[in-house]
Amino acid sequence: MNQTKEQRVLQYVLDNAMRGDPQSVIDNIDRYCHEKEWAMNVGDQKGLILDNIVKETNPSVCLELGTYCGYSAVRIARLLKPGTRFFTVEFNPEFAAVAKQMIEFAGVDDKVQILEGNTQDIIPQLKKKYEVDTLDFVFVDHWKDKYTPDTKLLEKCNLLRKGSVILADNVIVPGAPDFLEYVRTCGLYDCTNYPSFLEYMNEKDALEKAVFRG
Ligand SMILES: O=c1[nH]cnc2c(O)cc(-c3ccc(F)cc3)c(-c3ccc(F)cc3)c12
Ligand SMILES: [Mg+2]
Repeated sequence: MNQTKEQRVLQYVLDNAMRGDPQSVIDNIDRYCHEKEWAMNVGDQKGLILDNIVKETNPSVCLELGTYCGYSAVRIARLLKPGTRFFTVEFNPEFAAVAKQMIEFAGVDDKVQILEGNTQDIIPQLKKKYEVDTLDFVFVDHWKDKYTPDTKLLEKCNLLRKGSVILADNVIVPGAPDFLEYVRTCGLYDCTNYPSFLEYMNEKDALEKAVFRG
C-alpha cells in the first residue's frame, strides 16, 4: 500500500531523528520538507516567532486547532513547563495517526493530548469533559474558513480570560481576511501582526496575535 506524504515525513523522522529529542524531530521535518516534499507545517521561520510568543506567554493550558503531522505540537510542547496541559485538535484520522506517532517519538506525549474530531464539536466539550477552566494560549492553524467561527465559539464557551493569547497562522497565505477584520475591529482583542514567509517558500505570509481584553 503506498505511503501518504504525511507517512513519508514520519518515516524520515523515525529513520533520522533522535528518539526523545523534540528539536531533532523539528529539524528533520524541516530538512525533509525543504529538500524532498513541501508540507504545511508552520516551519522554521514562522516557528521561531511561535517559539517566542509561547515563551513570553508561559502558558499552563494550551489549545491547538489543526495538528496535521504534529510539528507545531512538538514545537510548542518542548517549551512547556511540567504539568502544563496541551490539547491539539485534528479532524483527519490519518493526520491524527501520524501526529500521535510523531509526538510519542519526540517524547512529549506526556504533555500533549490529541483530540480527534471537529473543532466546533470539541471546543464546547473542553470545560466539562476535559476540565478546562480558561485557555492561556491557542494556536489556530486548521482551515482559514474556521478561524472566525471557532474564535467566536471560544468566546461563547467562556474559554478566554483577560490576557488569553490567540495566535493564527497563514493570515496572508492562504489568508484569513474575515478573521483579521474580526479580531482587529470587534474591540475584544489587542492585535499584533508578525510578517514572515510561507513555510519552505519565499512567499510572504504572517502570523496574527490577538490578546483577549477580558
Ligand atoms: O490549510 C492549511 N491549514 C493550515 N496551515 C496551512 C499552511 O500553513 C499552508 C497552506 C498552504 C498550502 C498551499 C499553498 F500554496 C499555500 C499555503 C495551507 C492550505 C491552504 C489551502 C489549501 F487548499 C490547503 C492547505 C494550510
Ligand atoms: Mg499553517
